[in-house]
Amino acid sequence: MLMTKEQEHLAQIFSKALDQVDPYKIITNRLTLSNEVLTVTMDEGNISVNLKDFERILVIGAGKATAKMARAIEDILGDRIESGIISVKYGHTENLKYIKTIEAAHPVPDENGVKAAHMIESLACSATDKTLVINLISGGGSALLPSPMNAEVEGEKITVTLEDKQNVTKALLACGADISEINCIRKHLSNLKGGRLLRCLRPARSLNFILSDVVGDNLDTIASGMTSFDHSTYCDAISIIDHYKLRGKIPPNALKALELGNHGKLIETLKKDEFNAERAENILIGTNRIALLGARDKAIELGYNVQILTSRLDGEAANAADMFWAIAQDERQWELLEKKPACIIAGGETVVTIKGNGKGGRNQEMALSFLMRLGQDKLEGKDIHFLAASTDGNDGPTDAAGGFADGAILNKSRQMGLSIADYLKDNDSYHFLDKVGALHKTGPTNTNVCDVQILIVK
Ligand SMILES: O=C(O)C(=O)CO
Repeated sequence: MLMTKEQEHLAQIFSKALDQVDPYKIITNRLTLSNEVLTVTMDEGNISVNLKDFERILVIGAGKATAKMARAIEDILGDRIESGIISVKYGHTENLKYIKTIEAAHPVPDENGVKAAHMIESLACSATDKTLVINLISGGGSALLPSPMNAEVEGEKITVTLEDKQNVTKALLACGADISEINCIRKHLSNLKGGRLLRCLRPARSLNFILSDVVGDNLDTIASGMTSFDHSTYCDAISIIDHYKLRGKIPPNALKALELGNHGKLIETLKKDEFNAERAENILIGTNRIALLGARDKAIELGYNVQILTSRLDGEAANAADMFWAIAQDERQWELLEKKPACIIAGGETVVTIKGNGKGGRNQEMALSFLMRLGQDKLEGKDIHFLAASTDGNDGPTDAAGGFADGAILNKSRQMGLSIADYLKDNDSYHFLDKVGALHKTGPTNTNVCDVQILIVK
């Protein structure tokens, strides 16, 4: 697509946001090896581990950004790594030498994910107190490491199958539950989530590098908190099932497991009093806020007056578009946030309650909803330019990171006779934006810290 100067700027600002949360760069900047002492530089005080204290180094992980993390670890530790396995989304790969990559499905798990989970679980269980385990965790990990629970209660086998987990995932994604609620259920139906991975690898020492793709950065929610203690309980899981009226929608085996857990017949997820902070270090290496700071720097360099609104934008994507439109008008009329040219930046993760049968993602839906607002503007958005995009490069089930909206795009869509309202009604933002050349495609970025929105008012 031939881009306008402002679209170029938006793309460059977004690209700087991605660069700031490039997991390879973050890990190679913060992790150093000198005289066999591995040091993680942290604001709260460095962590040092003497590799001579360990007989084995294992690397395990899951998530969309995990391959880049793994490449950084390989570049630092090289053949000191005895064995490693990571599970990543199809296509989110890097060239790795010591760590095996398994590609699996996201957001609904598949057989490959189960295979990865089995291999990771058995590697984790082989760890001793002379093992250093490096865990690489990023968003997507919940679906990429499905380890459906199996347990025995009073002689009866409780087996949750992959198909059960797939159906639970679909029901949860469709019911409007937020990520902490979805993950509360996933943690309580898994052998690895909710800190259970940490139980498997005890008494090993672990360094757990975590990239956050959840608003608020709660460790027990990111990738279902495989290495952190869990605040939620079986009782919470049952309340969520009831709140969203899911009893008839989730498979009987899954419901039975949650009920048994609620009656104290299954072992709970890892709780705070079980978490040994001296043996397990959870290190948050990247967040949406860090990406926004990168975006801010680039926008300043390009000559804009910049305001970061929030890194916690959530709710319906269309409502967020309305908010950006309100801000754009205030900015145009009164320079309410910044002097013009202004660049207003936000981040977080919105949702779309799907009503149609079209194709799209939350960012494309937001861009198209914003375009709809520009269509009602007397100035037809000549001075206003918007980009909403997902940092992992896949907005919804599409090959685009997100979409642009501005006066030029509006004009083109009018010339082509496209009805924004009709496409929105069908949740078909992808096809609309594709027709007018307004999709933003980055390919898989191998990072993942939610979404970024950038609004320029000239
Ligand atoms: O994307 C996932 O895996 C989550 O559960 C949120 O990090």
